[in-house]
Amino acid sequence: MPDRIAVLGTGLIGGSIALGLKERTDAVVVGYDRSDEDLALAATLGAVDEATTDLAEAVCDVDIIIIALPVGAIKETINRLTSLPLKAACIVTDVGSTKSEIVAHAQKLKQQDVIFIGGHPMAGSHRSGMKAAHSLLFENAYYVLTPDPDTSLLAVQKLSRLLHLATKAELVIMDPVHHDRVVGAISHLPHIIAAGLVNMVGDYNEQNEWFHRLAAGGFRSLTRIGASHPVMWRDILLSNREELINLLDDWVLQINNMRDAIHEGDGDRIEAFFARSRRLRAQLPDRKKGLLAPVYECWLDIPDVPGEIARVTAILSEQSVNISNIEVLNNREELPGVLKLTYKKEHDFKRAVACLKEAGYAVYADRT
Ligand SMILES: NC(=O)C1=CN([C@@H]2O[C@H](COP(=O)(O)OP(=O)(O)OC[C@H]3O[C@@H](n4cnc5c(N)ncnc54)[C@H](O)[C@@H]3O)[C@@H](O)[C@H]2O)C=CC1
Ligand SMILES: O=C(O)C(=O)Cc1ccc(O)cc1
Repeated sequence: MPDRIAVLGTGLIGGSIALGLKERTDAVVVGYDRSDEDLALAATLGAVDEATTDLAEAVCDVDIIIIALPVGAIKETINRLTSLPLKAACIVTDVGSTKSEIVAHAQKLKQQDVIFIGGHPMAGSHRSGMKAAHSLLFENAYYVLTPDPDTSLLAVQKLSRLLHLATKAELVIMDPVHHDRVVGAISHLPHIIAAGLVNMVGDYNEQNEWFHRLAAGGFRSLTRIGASHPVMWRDILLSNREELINLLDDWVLQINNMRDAIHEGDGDRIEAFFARSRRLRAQLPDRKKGLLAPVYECWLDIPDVPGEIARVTAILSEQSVNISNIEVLNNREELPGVLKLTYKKEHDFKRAVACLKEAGYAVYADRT
């Protein structure tokens, strides 16, 4: 008998999990959301078999409940679930970006015969809603589960297997406090920094619009996540309050250290700061293949004359280089160059860079 699964919140994350469940498992998926628009799109895209804006109807007689709402709404929904009749041994999980507060809050579900296992898929986007959902959003990403020490191993196994099938993510088990410290540093703090920088430059730009006009690759790539959903991030920051206060204190020390070095004209300290950062960044583990797979990219300046793109592709095909994508950039705001070439394989990328340089092109190369 296939599992009946309620996905509460058919936005980016709930929608992506629901799409994966329908593509890769035989589960019957019931979608719940307050937005009729997201529900309708989820049904049209085949992410859900049934759709409702009624929570009681959504969770009636289901084997698994996946709560994919903003963190504040996850807590409210847990409260509401305590007064609804749920199927015995139903597994309830969430996808919230913080874990300690949610896991503590979910203890109240233990009064019923249900099993709560906190969860957090470690991939996503600054975009929101079902329109941005994708069944491979989490492929090869980590997906953290934070079961209590007394949670049934069978339930953890059942949920892990299902989520692995649905998302193609790698499931890992972690203590919620440890999760919040790590994720606070590598996700929550960077979102604050990105948004703060965008707001600061926005203030300057109000006086002088050259600030936005000149904003190029570095500013744009560093601040992409500054475009994330305000309600979602309000909830995350308030939920991971203690860790974030410590992390922000450490961040202020880092920034003050650089401020002092610049003030004192201490070139050695500045150089050491960037040398360490360059070394550490190179040591970040490779992201594996997936929707967010690493790709090899290069950009080249090409004159705006007919036949130039054909010339580039001819050079590459002579060298048997496989290009996975070719894109003409309309402006230079992303990176310096007008033709962007993408390769899946490192050897194609290396050969392309070498032969295009040999052919006299200015080639800018990096790996994403
Ligand atoms: N966006 C991301 O990259 C990631 C987000 N998360 C977590 O996933 C959760 C969901 O985030 P997204 O899917 O990105 O958000 P989203 O905004 O794309 O989707 C949330 C959905 O919940 C619905 N909703 C909001 N409040 C509701 C309420 N009170 N009752 C009923 N429906 C309600 C909205 O209509 C929307 O369809 C959040 O807790 C977030 O922290 C986890 C990993 C990555
Ligand atoms: O867009 C990005 O790069 C993200 O960082 C997405 C993201 C947002 C919140 C999470 O809890 C996990 C991942």
